[in-house]
Amino acid sequence: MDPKNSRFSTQISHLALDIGGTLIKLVYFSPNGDNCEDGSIVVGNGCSVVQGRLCFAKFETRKIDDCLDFIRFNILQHSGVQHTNGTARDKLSVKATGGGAFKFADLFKEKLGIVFDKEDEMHSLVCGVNFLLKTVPREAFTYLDGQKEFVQIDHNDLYPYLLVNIGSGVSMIKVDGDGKYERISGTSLGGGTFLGLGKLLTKCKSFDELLELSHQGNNRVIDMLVGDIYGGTDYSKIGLSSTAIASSFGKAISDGKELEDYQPEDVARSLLRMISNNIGQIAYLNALRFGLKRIFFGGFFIRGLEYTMDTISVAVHFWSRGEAKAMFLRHEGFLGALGAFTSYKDQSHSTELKPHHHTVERAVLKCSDDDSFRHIPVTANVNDGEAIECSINLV
Ligand SMILES: Nc1ncnc2c1ncn2[C@@H]1O[C@H](COP(=O)(O)OP(=O)(O)OP(=O)(O)O)[C@@H](O)[C@H]1O
Ligand SMILES: CC(C)(CO)[C@@H](O)C(=O)NCCC(=O)O
Repeated sequence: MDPKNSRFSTQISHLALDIGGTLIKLVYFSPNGDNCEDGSIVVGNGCSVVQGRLCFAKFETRKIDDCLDFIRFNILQHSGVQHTNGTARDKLSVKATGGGAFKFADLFKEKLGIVFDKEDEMHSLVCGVNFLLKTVPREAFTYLDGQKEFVQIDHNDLYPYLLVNIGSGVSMIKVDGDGKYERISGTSLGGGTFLGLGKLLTKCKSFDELLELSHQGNNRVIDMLVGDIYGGTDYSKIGLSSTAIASSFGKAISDGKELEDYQPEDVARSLLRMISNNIGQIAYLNALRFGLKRIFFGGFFIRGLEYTMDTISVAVHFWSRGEAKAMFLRHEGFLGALGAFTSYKDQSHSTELKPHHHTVERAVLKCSDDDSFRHIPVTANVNDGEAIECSINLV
């Protein structure tokens, strides 16, 4: 790719951002190196095809300066659109979504000379999921009883479905087609609640630490089970086994213990279970409202964690009596950013995303290994999404 290509000096069409309440997600296109056989640029009919891959990175929103540095050093400089003093010559436009596209617009303009071309958050989420389901094989999977099973997506029988995006808060969107959707519900008890309460209750400093703790915990220490109330037996008449949770954190009522008397790992486990269970149940109720059988769960709260996925799946399975299916997505946390990225294709004189090489995928860490990203002065958390091989049409 010619870095001095004028398109790239007015629009960074290979970068999209989703700036949420907790995390900033970046999707960017990294062209294959010139020395790479399949990294060639094909020019014909006034259209050049650049092969490469979509890469993913995330930053905590509270550490937005790291994100600005990453874009400055790894994306703007790489694209040849930046002065050495760190500011851009021309006004650069970048697709951005999420609340931060509004909140931080002035900051990006001032620090990087980037102007946000804003995309609606719900619209971006839906575009992102539809893109993944239609173009990336082995994207969606079910998780039940410790078994992960990839779901074959029938393009002619994809809609309607329920999208449950678990970010800081939770949005539930009924999707009826490309660009046809309605946000039918939501709950403020989401990933932010898990992390916020978790920090207060366990003194954990980070999400990863809280997850790690929860691995080692036992929720039965704090949760009040049906068996605790029923003297060890099931309440089979209404379908509740003795091990079902009757009341999350309910044992704390009568244990006579202070917070310090509980193991933080047990608290973390109960919290994770409570939030996941509740979201699974609300999702099911909304699916029931509209007769939806398929529920896709996204958002960074899930993080591919088995316990979370299992809890959500069991909740959906239990309440729907096996009628509805919970499904998860490999690029769960990047739905909005991907949707914003694909929206470049709606414009003339911009890019069209043409996925190819569907079966070839590399770990995103690879992105920092190749020639184009040899000098990465700022570390991003790039290990959460797998890169997607694709080509971009520059029309
Ligand atoms: N490394 C991490 N740091 C902080 N939170 C994380 C991390 N990894 C996963 N999470 C979880 O993911 C949630 C954020 O998910 P996501 O990025 O999808 O939402 P968001 O866009 O920030 O929020 P919203 O859409 O509500 O504005 C956090 O609240 C937390 O529960
Ligand atoms: C406010 C948003 C959409 C921001 O991403 C999200 O955090 C959310 O859906 N919160 C839940 C709000 C509610 O429906 O109660």
